[in-house]
Amino acid sequence: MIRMDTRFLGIADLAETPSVAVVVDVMRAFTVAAWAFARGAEKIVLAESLDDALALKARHPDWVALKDGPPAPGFDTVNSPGLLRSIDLGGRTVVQKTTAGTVGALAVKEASLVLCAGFVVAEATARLLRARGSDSVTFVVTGEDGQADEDLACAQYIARRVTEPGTDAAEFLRRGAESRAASELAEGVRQGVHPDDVELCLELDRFPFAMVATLEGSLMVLREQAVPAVGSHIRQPS
Ligand SMILES: O=C(O)[C@H](CS(=O)(=O)O)OP(=O)(O)O
Ligand SMILES: [Mg+2]
Repeated sequence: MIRMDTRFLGIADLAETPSVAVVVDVMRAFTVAAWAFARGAEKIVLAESLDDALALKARHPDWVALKDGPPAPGFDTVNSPGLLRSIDLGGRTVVQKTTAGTVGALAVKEASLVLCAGFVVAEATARLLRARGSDSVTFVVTGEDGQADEDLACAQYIARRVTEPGTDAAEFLRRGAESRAASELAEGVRQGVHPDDVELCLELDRFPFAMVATLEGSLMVLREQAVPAVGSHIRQPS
């Protein structure tokens, strides 16, 4: 049986750089990132701040800048999978800045492996961890100071799938559906929202790839990574 030591930490609890980190943001940063790749994006630059995102956009006018919250001058779109899924991003570079997800990834940028994940890439993420034989993994629960239950549920599900591939997702998805984030998105508390966002964030294994973030020069860059799907239930692209 595979053994893997796991820690589940909020961003502020990261006392030291982990070797392997899985940064989880179900609602909505890494669901959005996965959709950006599905819509053809070549890479996603995770911006340190809104000002940095705008400066990158000014230097590269062809890049697509997005932020969470309401639309804002200088940004092309918002952090919504429902809105992003109808945008053609073929070959484009996306710059993403959000409150939780991108901050969490940047907090572990020195780790030797950084995966960014949500339910939409859960199995591919678990399979990549399994293939690498990672014996110690830190899951960064990005929302609500590490308490966001949609992120914690997804992190726990991925961890379980690594060591127990038959683990059923239903209970973990239920927690996501009943999370505070899901309510806030459904009730219009959060801005820059499409009515399908919650449903899209809870689509298990919608995509067959994992997402790996690495430092490229001074930038933290997220790229999709294909994961062999032998004998899996991962949905293949149609
Ligand atoms: O866009 C989101 O849903 C959130 C915004 S906030 O945390 O509710 O302000 O950002 P994310 O970083 O994707 O969790
Ligand atoms: Mg979130």
